[in-house]
Amino acid sequence: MQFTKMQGAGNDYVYIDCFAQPTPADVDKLAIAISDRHFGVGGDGLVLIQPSEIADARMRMFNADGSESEMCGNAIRCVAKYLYDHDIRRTPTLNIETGVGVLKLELQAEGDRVQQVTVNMGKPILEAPRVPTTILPTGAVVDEPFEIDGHTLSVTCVSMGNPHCVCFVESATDELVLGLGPKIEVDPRFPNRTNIEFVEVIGRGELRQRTWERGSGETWACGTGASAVCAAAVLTGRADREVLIHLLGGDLRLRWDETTGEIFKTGPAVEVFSGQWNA
Ligand SMILES: N[C@@H](CCC[C@H](N)C(=O)O)C(=O)O
Repeated sequence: MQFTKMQGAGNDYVYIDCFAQPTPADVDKLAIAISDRHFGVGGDGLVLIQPSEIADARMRMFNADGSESEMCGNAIRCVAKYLYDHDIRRTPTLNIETGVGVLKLELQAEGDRVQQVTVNMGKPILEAPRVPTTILPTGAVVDEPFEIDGHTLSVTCVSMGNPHCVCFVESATDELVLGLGPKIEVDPRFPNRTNIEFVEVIGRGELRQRTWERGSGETWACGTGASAVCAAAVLTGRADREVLIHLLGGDLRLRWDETTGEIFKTGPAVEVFSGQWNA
């Protein structure tokens, strides 16, 4: 089976081109094996690039623990780059089917290679049961106190199709990210588990984010997470609608459009290497 390793702001996945070969069997088990950084290719998970009947392509993404997520904000930029650079769909705008519906993307190419991609990430979902979280029975969870392990965090919960718990903190330390992240991920107040963002505010247009991802642990960037952070920062009055977010592996630009309510995310997409998986 041929694969391609790609990364967006350091959020790295192994991509399988299912236009050129059949969709592999037992994808959950394959995701665990191929993501292993010692015994596999290594990555935050596995992404399938498949033909679609309603869009230019379909993306399915699996975390490193084999669980499937509804959406991945960094992977979808890489899928767009792959479709363009490999001549599957060489157009400056693309529609990609995901677990949250068909999303629209705009590609910025230099020469014959895509460098940056803007994704219309859709509207954030704030209603607690739809995130889902049980922190409140109805309404939006915005800067609500959240007790865990002797800490009181202030959390804002946002779904971008997948669940996010955004915590604004003075300093996104290892104690918070690596200590509390895995505990919040499986806390029963999040019935589908959750992704967690720890965010420092640098200014009204600039934030720093570290993410503990559901199913993959700490990653160097999370695009749905950055979108959730943008919404949370605006809702809590900490930032304006356009923000630059610094992540461990690079920067993402976010804009929450006041008129449409949609969030637009711009960032890099990079192909790293290709190979053949024999296991
Ligand atoms: N890194 C991703 C999100 C991947 C899925 C997530 N771990 C989940 O289970 O929802 C991104 O860039 O959005």
